[in-house]
Amino acid sequence: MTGDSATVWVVDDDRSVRFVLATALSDAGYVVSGFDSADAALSALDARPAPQLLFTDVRMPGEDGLKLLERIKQRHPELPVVVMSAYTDVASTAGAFRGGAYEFLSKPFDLDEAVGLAARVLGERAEADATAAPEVEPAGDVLVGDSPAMRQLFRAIGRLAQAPLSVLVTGETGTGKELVARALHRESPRARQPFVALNTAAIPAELLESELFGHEAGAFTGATRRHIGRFEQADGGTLFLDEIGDMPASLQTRLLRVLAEGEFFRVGGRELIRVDVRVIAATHQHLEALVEEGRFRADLLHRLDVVRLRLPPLRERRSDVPALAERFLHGAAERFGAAPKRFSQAATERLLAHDWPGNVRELENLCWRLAALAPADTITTSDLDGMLSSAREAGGGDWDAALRAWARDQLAAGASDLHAQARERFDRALLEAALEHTGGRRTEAATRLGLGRNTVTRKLGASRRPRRS
Ligand SMILES: Nc1ncnc2c1ncn2[C@@H]1O[C@H](COP(=O)(O)OP(=O)(O)OP(=O)(O)O)[C@@H](O)[C@H]1O
Repeated sequence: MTGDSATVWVVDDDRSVRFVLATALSDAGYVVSGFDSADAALSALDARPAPQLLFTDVRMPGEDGLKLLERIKQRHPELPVVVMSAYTDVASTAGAFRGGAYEFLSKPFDLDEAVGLAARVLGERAEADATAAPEVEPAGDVLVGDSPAMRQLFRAIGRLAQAPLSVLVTGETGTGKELVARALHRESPRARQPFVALNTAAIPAELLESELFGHEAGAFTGATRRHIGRFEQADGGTLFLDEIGDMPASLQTRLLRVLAEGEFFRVGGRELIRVDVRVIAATHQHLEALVEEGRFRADLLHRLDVVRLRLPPLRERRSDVPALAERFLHGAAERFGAAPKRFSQAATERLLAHDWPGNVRELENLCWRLAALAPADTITTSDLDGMLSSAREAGGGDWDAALRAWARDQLAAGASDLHAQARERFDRALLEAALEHTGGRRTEAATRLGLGRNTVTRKLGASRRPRRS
């Protein structure tokens, strides 16, 4: 395979279907993510680049697969979606194709058929891409930044890309560590080989070893086929290990040995596998402190940390905020097929003053929400009200504790109309979340909240009017 492996998403509430299909697809060399509901897949679509192919079940708790298909087609009309269902009646299949499905798979299906289908779809895409006029690089892959800190980083990436050294990328969550790893790969002599990413924290500890090193059929209960691990998938290319600080101790030992020797056995295997992989690790944690606490091996840290790239938090490079915001608003506009919105001068100043506890990811999510929700082409400060998180909100989901703290502060400050104020904010938070979720459709947002459409319209008016003055 040349270049980055294609990404495929599998949406099915049935864990076993998800597992076998994801395993078969990743054995075939694709980078696969699984989701147990339409909602989970849609939130992921908001937060990360879209996959090249998506498989979805039809009947799932919450929104069904056809609804998911409809929403995907609104946002990513070009993304091929394969609909899978045990209910192969005309209504289901016709519904799927009418909704823009690329193909319909009847359950139970043959795994080889599913993998063959993926290869066909992705092969067609690759051909189409190769003959198409060159496009600007997708927003997701370009590192934006002109601050002194980012310029220094770009120089370091340019230099480091050429040498096959291990790199440790550190920085708070959402600062762009994965993007830096991709840039190091893209600029390196390995660029035509695979870039394979694995988030150590996202995989259950008991599956991590086989995810990294693969397993043979029969290695453990449930291992019905040979599975090629990420190390082998990345052979000749780059392996990005995200959240390395979360790696369990036993695996740290094994990883250290593999890095030292360049060879390993698959789980349950007897054949010694040799690979040539450049490892880039990332963490938002302070690894030296973990070493002191005995939670991270010092020798592994030294092996990964041949060169360290520190990504500054966004609040330390505020001058990058306007260019990043513009980039994200353009990206969103392109996806929605609309003209890009822009921030008013005052709104830009608000963005510059914000501390961005969620860093670039927070800014990106904000821009996407505003691209969908802000009523006019120019985004004003009132559109931003309630949208910029405080460090406390970003950190935890305990909203009634936050509410109590807010009430105490207000009372201490002598406020007297607390209930009205709190209700206004409560309504606005629910409404905005629901409208965001439904892509701005009010009737549906009302249904999901259990409110009448008129109530929603009234509340929207009530919550927007005072802020718009
Ligand atoms: N300099 C940048 N220019 C453009 N986009 C960026 C930049 N930095 C981050 N992003 C975008 O912000 C989002 C978060 O970046 P990324 O996933 O690389 O962060 P991270 O540091 O790896 O986060 P985490 O630690 O949570 O995994 C991504 O969508 C990425 O495309």
